[in-house]
Amino acid sequence: MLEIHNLYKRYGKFKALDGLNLEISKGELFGFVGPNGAGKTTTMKIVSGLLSADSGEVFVDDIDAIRDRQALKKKIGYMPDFFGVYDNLKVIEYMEFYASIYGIEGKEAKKLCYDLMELVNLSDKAENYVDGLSRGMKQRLCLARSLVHNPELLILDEPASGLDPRARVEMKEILKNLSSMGKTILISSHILPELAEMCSSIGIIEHGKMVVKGTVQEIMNTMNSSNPLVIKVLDEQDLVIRLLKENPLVENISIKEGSISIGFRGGQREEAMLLQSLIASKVSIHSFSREEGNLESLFMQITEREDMSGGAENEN
Ligand SMILES: Nc1ncnc2c1ncn2[C@@H]1O[C@H](COP(=O)(O)OP(=O)(O)OP(=O)(O)O)[C@@H](O)[C@H]1O
Repeated sequence: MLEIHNLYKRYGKFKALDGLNLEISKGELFGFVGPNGAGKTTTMKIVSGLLSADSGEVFVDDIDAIRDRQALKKKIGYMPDFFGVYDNLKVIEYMEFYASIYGIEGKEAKKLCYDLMELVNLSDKAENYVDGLSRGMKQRLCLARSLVHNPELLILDEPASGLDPRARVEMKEILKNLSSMGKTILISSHILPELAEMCSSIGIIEHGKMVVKGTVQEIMNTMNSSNPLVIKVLDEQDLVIRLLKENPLVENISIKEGSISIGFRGGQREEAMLLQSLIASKVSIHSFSREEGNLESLFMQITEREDMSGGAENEN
């Protein structure tokens, strides 16, 4: 549905996008995560046809998004991270105004607008002034506005930012609902756990490059493979330590809270072999597993790793 190849964008000398690649399949709810300044908004604006790229390709289905912006507009609904709403309009007037931009007028417009307001839980606010809405309601109104032309691909830039926990949950439910209706959704955030539970896949962007992409579980598995292996034995701890010292894949050994924690260079197969050898030595193993990271530490790990390998510098 969406394909981005080698996308580059500079602001003056500053490299905001540095050869970004991304593919999203139809119907996916894709979480686009990265720290502040990573290049999320820049990418989303280019995909939505609001900003020019220096080079690279963007395709939405078979539409060349960089060269055919007219065709692109029909396919895409864009919700910016910062939006102005017309405070002196009522909610229904605001919606009808946007419908009219797409040539939808009269009864058809009214029906469409009420349907969309229902979708974002704003039906009972139709006659309220936009000015008096809470931030969460304004955010949902903006989402409804981006849906008036029934776009296939939704690009939502931090739709949950600045919302209280209840409003965030409400927004998430609406997005899940839109996803189950078959929309393809690209949603950005700088908070990984916030996206993890609802997104089918996640991509982490840092310094204008995609650094990791996959399902949350795939990303966790990859990252966890560099975490310590923790072995808890019921007795014979000294024997286990001696056996571990003989294993060339064991890098370091420490005792933590009654468990043996080791740096282990092997993958799953080597882990299984190590476990087998311990059992063959008649050691009573209580547990044997990689330490699991949480999403927050995972995000820090990935972005810190990128920092150390030297990403694009802000040359301004
Ligand atoms: N118009 C501009 N002129 C100069 N620099 C810009 C401009 N727009 C963005 N930048 C810079 O480009 C980098 C990427 O910005 P972008 O807004 O795409 O990041 P982001 O990942 O969306 O960040 P945030 O989470 O803070 O919204 C940042 O360092 C930003 O300061």
